[in-house]
Amino acid sequence: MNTMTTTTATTTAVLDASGVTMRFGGLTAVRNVDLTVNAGEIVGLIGPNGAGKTTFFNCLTGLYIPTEGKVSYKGTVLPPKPHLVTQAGIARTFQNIRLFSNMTVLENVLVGRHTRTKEGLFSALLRGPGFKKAEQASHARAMELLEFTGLAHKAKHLARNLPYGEQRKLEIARALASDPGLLLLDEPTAGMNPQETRAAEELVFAIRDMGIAVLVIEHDMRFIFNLSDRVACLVQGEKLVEGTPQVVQADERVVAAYLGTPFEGAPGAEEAAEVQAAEDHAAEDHAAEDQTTEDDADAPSTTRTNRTEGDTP
Ligand SMILES: Nc1ncnc2c1ncn2[C@@H]1O[C@H](COP(=O)(O)OP(=O)(O)OP(=O)(O)O)[C@@H](O)[C@H]1O
Repeated sequence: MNTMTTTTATTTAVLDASGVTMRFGGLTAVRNVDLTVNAGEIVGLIGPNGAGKTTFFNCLTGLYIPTEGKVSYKGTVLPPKPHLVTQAGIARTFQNIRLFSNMTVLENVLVGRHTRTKEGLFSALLRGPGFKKAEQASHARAMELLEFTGLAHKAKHLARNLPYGEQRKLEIARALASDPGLLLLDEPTAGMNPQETRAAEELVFAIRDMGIAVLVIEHDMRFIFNLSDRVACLVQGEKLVEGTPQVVQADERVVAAYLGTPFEGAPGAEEAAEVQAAEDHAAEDHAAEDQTTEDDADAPSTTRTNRTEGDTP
């Protein structure tokens, strides 16, 4: 794999998300996020836990219907239906690996090809010449992808028997089987050792070199800053910063967001201040009530007896 190939980023937008907002009841998980991924680019999406990264991915891939905003792929607005999004050319992997564990490695990749096979149910049942040809082509493509991801020698193994790092690679191979123009990776190195992480980095570069743009969510900062042409940082559902890895790394607000240090103008800071003020107010009221109770308790017992007697019907 050639990791030295220079980026051939053009200004052609593969993905264009604009004003994406996702609310769950009273919680705004993603707020008015714009993000573009251009052809030939690797874009990183970072942010502390709960920042809204996966929710944003789910909005891009049709798993969630955004409360507001729209998502376009190569200039066409996507319908919020996962199979139509895949058909259009966006593939993804999941934070929690979702393989068919009792199927073989090869079968898992073949499942990923179904959006690209035109043969219908009858053709499959009759196993006519058209079906056999399509089946052979799918098989050849799946094996090619297993070669590409370094899993060809495990084609007949059950997916559940693969080590963790290889299961993540298999998820990528399956996503590539739909011949995407954009690949979304949700924490591809989670649970990997440093050696596997380096191999994953090489793999992502190779995918980009195949002409597939990549948007990747990751907590491993070294991985993301090494890999990405551009990085966007989400904090409390809002895009805080976007720029080159150098710009984002040097931004004090990003560091503060990760450390949980409050800073002026931080997303959610106003709401947090309101909540804090309400809590302080409630605490003051409580303290005042407690003081009144204490005063009552300190009062002479005769007064209490008299009042109780007087109050009792
Ligand atoms: N289906 C849902 N219903 C209600 N709230 C949700 C739902 N999905 C996510 N959330 C909430 O939205 C917020 C953002 O979650 P999300 O998983 O997108 O964050 P994240 O940045 O991917 O976090 P992590 O890095 O920990 O995976 C969280 O407060 C989460 O609890």
